[in-house]
Amino acid sequence: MPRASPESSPLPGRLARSYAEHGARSCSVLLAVSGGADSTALLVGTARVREALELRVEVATVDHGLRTEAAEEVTSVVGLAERLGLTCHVRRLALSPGAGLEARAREARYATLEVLRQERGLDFVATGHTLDDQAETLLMRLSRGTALRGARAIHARADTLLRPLLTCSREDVLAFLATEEVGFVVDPMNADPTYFRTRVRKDVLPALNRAAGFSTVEHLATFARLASEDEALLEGLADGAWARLVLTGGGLDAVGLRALEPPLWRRVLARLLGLAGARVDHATLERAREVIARGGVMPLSDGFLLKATGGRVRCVAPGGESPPAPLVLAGPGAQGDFGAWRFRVAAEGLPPPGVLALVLKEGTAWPLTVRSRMQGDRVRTRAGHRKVQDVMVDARVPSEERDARPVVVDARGVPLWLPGVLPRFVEPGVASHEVASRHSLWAFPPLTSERKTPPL
Ligand SMILES: Nc1ncnc2c1ncn2[C@@H]1O[C@H](COP(=O)(O)OP(=O)(O)OP(=O)(O)O)[C@@H](O)[C@H]1O
Repeated sequence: MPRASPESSPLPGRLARSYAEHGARSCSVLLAVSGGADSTALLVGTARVREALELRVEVATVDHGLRTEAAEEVTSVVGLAERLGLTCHVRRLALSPGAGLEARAREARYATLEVLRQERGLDFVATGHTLDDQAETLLMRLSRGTALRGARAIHARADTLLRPLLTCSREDVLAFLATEEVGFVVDPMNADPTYFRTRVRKDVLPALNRAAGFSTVEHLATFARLASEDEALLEGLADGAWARLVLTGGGLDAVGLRALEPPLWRRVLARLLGLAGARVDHATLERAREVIARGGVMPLSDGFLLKATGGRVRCVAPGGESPPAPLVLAGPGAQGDFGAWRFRVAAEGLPPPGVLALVLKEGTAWPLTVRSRMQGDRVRTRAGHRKVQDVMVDARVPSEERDARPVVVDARGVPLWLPGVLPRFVEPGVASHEVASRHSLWAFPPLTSERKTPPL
């Protein structure tokens, strides 16, 4: 096989630069080769540069068990690898035809390659994605309504996955293979117009190039690379905002969230939904923004709920909100959390602003327990003993929040206090000197981000 000099084809030089740029020098790589033009060029090109880069190279080819010609393709990949002096591993899958075949095949292939990489103790898996794949992916995503995140398109490196051909066009690939006089297989699926990608490749990109009067592929790929850099910067800022806004007991500080610029606002909220397992799309984020601005509850897809209540924004999974665990306070000095609330039994001193306090009477039956409401709970009010449930209704506590509201009971289980719900029960009329000089129970409400570091 004739050797390509860097002058006859730019591909080996670009490939070498790409490996080096992504930290793949003096290391080991498993090349994923289907036998198509791109991955064949990856194989031959890498074989050309492996010595210079001190790479240990092995090859893998996967037969998905879907086409009869696949057996022949596997044989040709094994043969080419052998001629280049490389070990080739063959993996056979048994996929069944049917819905989502393309995605299932891709997922199974990547999983198989990753297992093999680990078994062989190799550093990277490398695939043959090109500049053209990048341009097609970007156009497909833009046409379906992507944000900047999706415009990053194909990553040149993602953890142990490398795409070293991403700076080479399909034209470079074909020219290189012609110079090397290496044949390749043509997957009929790549010409099947039922796939959107095929139509973008065969119709849209050529039409765009004709209209522009030049090849747009490189410009589109450059945009994807710049989008990737910009997105990384914004994600870093979103990390900082997230750390500032996340509240003890879960959820985000609503006031802080509303104050963020839209690019951060969207990223932080998308993270909240994503972490809970809810689906995130642009329309959902926009609707959520309105709900958060005025407060309330918004149903999301698949039974998830977005709750913007009590100064806190949360995403709740279907049937997911269980009442917080009870908190037992043994005596003066005891402290702890009940869900998003924090409690402390203070021996003396005034509570900080915004913190509620209950003056504890002599003879209080210790320990106190902070727990969710229970059936039959009654609490003493000025109007006599009333059901906790009714008190919460009168105080307009939303029904979905009632289990998360603390009920403080004494050792006999008698409700003493519903902080924030029944403030008139004890708080008014309690002179500050009385709070300052006697044992009192302080309740830190979960309202603001300051709540994360209460001045205990
Ligand atoms: N049968 C296969 N065996 C080994 N590697 C493969 C196989 N098919 C594809 N690959 C690897 O994946 C790369 C992309 O191939 P292709 O564009 O056909 O995949 P895809 O299904 O579109 O998925 P994706 O582009 O997300 O990887 C190839 O260049 C090659 O490195």
